[in-house]
Amino acid sequence: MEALAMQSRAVEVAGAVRRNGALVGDRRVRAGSLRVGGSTGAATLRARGAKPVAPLCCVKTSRGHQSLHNSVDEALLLKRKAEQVLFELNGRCIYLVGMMGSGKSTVGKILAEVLGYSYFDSDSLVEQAVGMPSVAQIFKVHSEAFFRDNESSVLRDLSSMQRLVVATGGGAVIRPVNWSYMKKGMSVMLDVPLDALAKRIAQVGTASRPLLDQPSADPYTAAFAKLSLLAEQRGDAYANADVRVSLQEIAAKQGHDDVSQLTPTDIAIEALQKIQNFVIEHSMSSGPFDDL
Ligand SMILES: Nc1ncnc2c1ncn2[C@@H]1O[C@H](COP(=O)(O)OP(=O)(O)OP(=O)(O)O)[C@@H](O)[C@H]1O
Ligand SMILES: O=C(O)C1=C[C@@H](O)[C@@H](O)[C@H](O)C1
Ligand SMILES: [Mg+2]
Repeated sequence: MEALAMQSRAVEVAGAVRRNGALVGDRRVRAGSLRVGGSTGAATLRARGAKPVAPLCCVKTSRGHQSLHNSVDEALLLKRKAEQVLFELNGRCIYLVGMMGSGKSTVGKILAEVLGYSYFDSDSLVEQAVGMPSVAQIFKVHSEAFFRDNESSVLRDLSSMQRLVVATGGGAVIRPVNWSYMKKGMSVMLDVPLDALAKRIAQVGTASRPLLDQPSADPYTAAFAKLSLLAEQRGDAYANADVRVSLQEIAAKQGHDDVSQLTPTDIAIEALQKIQNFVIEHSMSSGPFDDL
């Protein structure tokens, strides 16, 4: 009975991103219809007669349009790795966790595309559930606690579904109950140096991120100071993730001096590799995944 109720709530969540049968926003991405960095769903774009965007080509970054892949070899490696991991995941969802600006949305869309999973952004689902256009407005009109309650409801609903990549809100890790939902799938923490995070966030401004928004300070300084505090407070919570993807480690392996040299595809490949290692180590492919 409870399982049925959960399922129906999950369907409501999935339905929440549809209006008149069309996908609204970039909350959900299906294989073959990815538009990284866009804000309009593929179906809506198609309905408007927009030309399809080649999947996995480029992402808008602080340096303009940056290639997602360094080479065809890298794209093939991503595809091959995804095929292996897909088998081992057995439908289990992937939850991306990490600080604001760590690339959960960017990397999440790539993973969803290459695994043939659906992509959800929990912040967007909260906005839809509450009926407000931005997280910043929810914080302002209601409160952070109200936002967190809705965030937990969204994660609970998503946790009864399969084959999703979920980009969670940066603070989703702080409530233990959210871990009980995310542990039904695999959690992947994107670990990005604070300096790189602050640079990315300063590039777009802090207005959309209420916890970082201090109009009097310059965006980089405000973001860096607050992110440092949050990282300190949330260190243990992020450590609950099943796997950690460190951009510094990837950069070191590739001989780069700094993480800004990495493409989102580099990060997605490393995430898939870590997921595969975790699943194999925990013998999950022949264990708890069978109950799905
Ligand atoms: N590997 C990368 N290199 C350079 N820029 C990146 C990379 N990944 C993401 N970005 C850029 O950094 C910014 C933040 O990325 P993204 O929105 O994916 O992060 P997020 O973790 O989803 O953030 P939030 O928690 O605020 O939703 C975006 O402008 C994005 O284009
Ligand atoms: O780190 C955080 O606490 C937040 C991150 C964003 O994704 C939003 O969920 C909100 O701005 C809070
Ligand atoms: Mg995001």
